[in-house]
Amino acid sequence: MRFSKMQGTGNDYIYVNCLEETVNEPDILARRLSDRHFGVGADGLILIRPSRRADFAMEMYNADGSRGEMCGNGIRCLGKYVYDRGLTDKRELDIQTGAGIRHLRLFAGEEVPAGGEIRMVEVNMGKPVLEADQVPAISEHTCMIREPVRVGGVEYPMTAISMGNPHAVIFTGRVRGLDLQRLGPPIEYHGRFPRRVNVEFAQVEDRGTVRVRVWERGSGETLSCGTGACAVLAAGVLNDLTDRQVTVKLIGGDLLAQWREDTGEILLTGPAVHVFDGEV
Ligand SMILES: N[C@H](CCC[C@H](N)C(=O)O)C(=O)O
Repeated sequence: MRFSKMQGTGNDYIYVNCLEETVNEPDILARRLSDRHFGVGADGLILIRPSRRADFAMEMYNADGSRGEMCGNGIRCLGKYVYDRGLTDKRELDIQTGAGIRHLRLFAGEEVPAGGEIRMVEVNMGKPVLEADQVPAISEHTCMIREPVRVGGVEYPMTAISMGNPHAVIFTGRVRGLDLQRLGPPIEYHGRFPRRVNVEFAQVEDRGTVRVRVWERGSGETLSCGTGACAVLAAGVLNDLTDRQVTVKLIGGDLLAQWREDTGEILLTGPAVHVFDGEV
């Protein structure tokens, strides 16, 4: 089976083109190939499938084999993949995901000769969902905005937001030095989140810049999370800590997120990089 390794700000995935390959048990394959010692090594597996309702469909699995409804870094690389390999000549694409259809705009950038590779992609990530029961999160309030949640005897004020997948955003003074291996799992598996949760620790540097570290549902700490960056933006605005356009500084690189007033949708822009092709 042929695969491609791609990454967006260090959030790396194995891509299989299911228009040409057959994958029978994707959850088992995701676990095996994501292993960074016994497999290829990645934050998960992304299958590219045909779609009747869109140009292509993205089926995403975390490193533990669980499904992710949406993947912001992953979908940018999928857009690059299908364009660079001639599966489409369109630079604006609709992609069917587990969270609905998402619209991409592909850029080569001035520095790349015309017809060159795609380097940057803008994704319309849709509208953030704030109703707690749709995240889903269990809360006595309609929305979980900076609500203290007890974890290991300590209360963490969390803002729960869905970008199609569940996120808990915790604003903190300093993200560097946080022990995510210790803090991540008890929040990911906390009873307040029936479908588990992705956890973002966010340090507001100014109203246009947030430094973020992420513990991802199903993958552990990753170098970046696209849906997480959008959840941090929405939480920053809701808590009046940021403006509606922010640079999200993650370990793996920077993402630009903008929450549009007119449509209520969040636009996410960032790099998409091909690393290598291989066979298993
Ligand atoms: N771990 C996430 C899926 C991947 C999201 C992230 N890698 C992104 O770029 O949005 C989940 O289980 O919902």
